[in-house]
Amino acid sequence: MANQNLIPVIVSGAAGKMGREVVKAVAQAPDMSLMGAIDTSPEHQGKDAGELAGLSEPLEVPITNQLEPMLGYVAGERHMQPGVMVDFTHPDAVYDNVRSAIAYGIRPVVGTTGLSPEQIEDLASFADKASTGCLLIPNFSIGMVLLQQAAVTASQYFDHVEIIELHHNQKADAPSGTAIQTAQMLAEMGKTFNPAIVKETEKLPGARGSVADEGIRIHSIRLPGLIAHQEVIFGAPGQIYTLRHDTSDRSAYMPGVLLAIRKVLQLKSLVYGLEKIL
Ligand SMILES: NC(=O)C1=CN([C@@H]2O[C@H](COP(=O)(O)OP(=O)(O)OC[C@H]3O[C@@H](n4cnc5c(N)ncnc54)[C@H](OP(=O)(O)O)[C@@H]3O)[C@@H](O)[C@H]2O)C=CC1
Ligand SMILES: O=C(O)C1=N[C@H](C(=O)O)C[C@H](O)C1
Repeated sequence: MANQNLIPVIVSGAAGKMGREVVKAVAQAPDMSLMGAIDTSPEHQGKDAGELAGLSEPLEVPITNQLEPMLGYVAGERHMQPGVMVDFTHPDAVYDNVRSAIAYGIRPVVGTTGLSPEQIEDLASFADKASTGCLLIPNFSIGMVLLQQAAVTASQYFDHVEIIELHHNQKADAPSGTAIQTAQMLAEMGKTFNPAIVKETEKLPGARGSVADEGIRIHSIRLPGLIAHQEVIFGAPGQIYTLRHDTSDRSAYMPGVLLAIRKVLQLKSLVYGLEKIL
C-alpha cells in the first residue's frame, strides 16, 4: 500500500500497559503507520517502542517525551492521511494532550479515563470549533458495549440497581470511566433508581459506595490479580439479575482501538462511547 493511504498514528503512553498493546496492534495493522511513541516515564526514554511492546523486530520508533514536536511533525506529513493520536496515559495528563493534538489538527482517540464532565465539555467545544474529530471511549471492548445494552434493557423493568467495578490496584481513578458511563446510560432512561425503603446510616463512610446519577450506586474494588471487571446487579422482590463482564487480557480492547482510529478520520466533532461508532 502506498504511503498516502496509511494513517499516521502517535501513541501517547506508549510504554504503559495499554500503550504497549496499541503499539503492537498499530504496527500489525496494514493501513496504519506508527509515527511516534510518547511516554514520560524516564526509564523508557530512547527505547524502541516495538521491542518494548514485545515485537521480535524493532520498529525504529524510539520512545520520547516530546509530544508537541511529534504532533507538529505528523501534521506536516501532508502526503499521508490526517494523523491520529491514541492516548492511554493518566487522568492528570489526558486533557492537555488532547487539547494539543486538536490544536495541531491531529485527531485524538482517547482511552484514558478520569476526565471531569467540565473537561469533556470543554474538549467537545474545542473539537467542534476546530472541526476536528475526537473520540472519547471509556471502554474499547465489544463485551462491555453488549453488557451496557443489556443493562439499559433491564433497567426498563427493574427499579433497583447497583454497579460493582473491579480493577487492578495500579488504577489511578475511581470509579472507573466505564462504571460512570454505564450509570449515565441507565440514568438517561428517565427514572430514579433505588427508592429508599429504610433510613440508612453508614457506620463507616463510603460503605454504600458512591451515588452517581439518578440514585445509582457504584462500588470500586482494587486488588492485584484483577485486570478489569464490572457487574451490574438488578434486584426486585424474589429475583436478582446480574450482568458481568471480565477482561482477562488487554488485547480485548484492540479491535475497538483500531476501529476508532479509522472512524475518527470521518468525524468533525467529539463523540463519546464505542457504541456510537459500531
Ligand atoms: N478505554 C479503555 O478501554 C481502557 C482505558 N484504560 C485507561 O487508560 C489509561 C492508561 O492505563 P494503563 O495503560 O493501564 O496505565 P499505565 O500506567 O500502565 O500506562 C500509562 C503510561 O503513560 C505514561 N504517562 C503518564 N503521563 C504521561 C504524559 N503526560 N504523556 C505521555 N505519557 C504519560 C506513564 O508513565 P509513568 O508510569 O512514568 O507515569 C505510563 O507509562 C488509564 O486511564 C486507564 O483507566 C485502560 C484500559 C482500557
Ligand atoms: O484502568 C483500567 O484498567 C481500565 N480503565 C477503563 C475504565 O476506567 O473504565 C476501562 C477498563 O475498565 C480498564
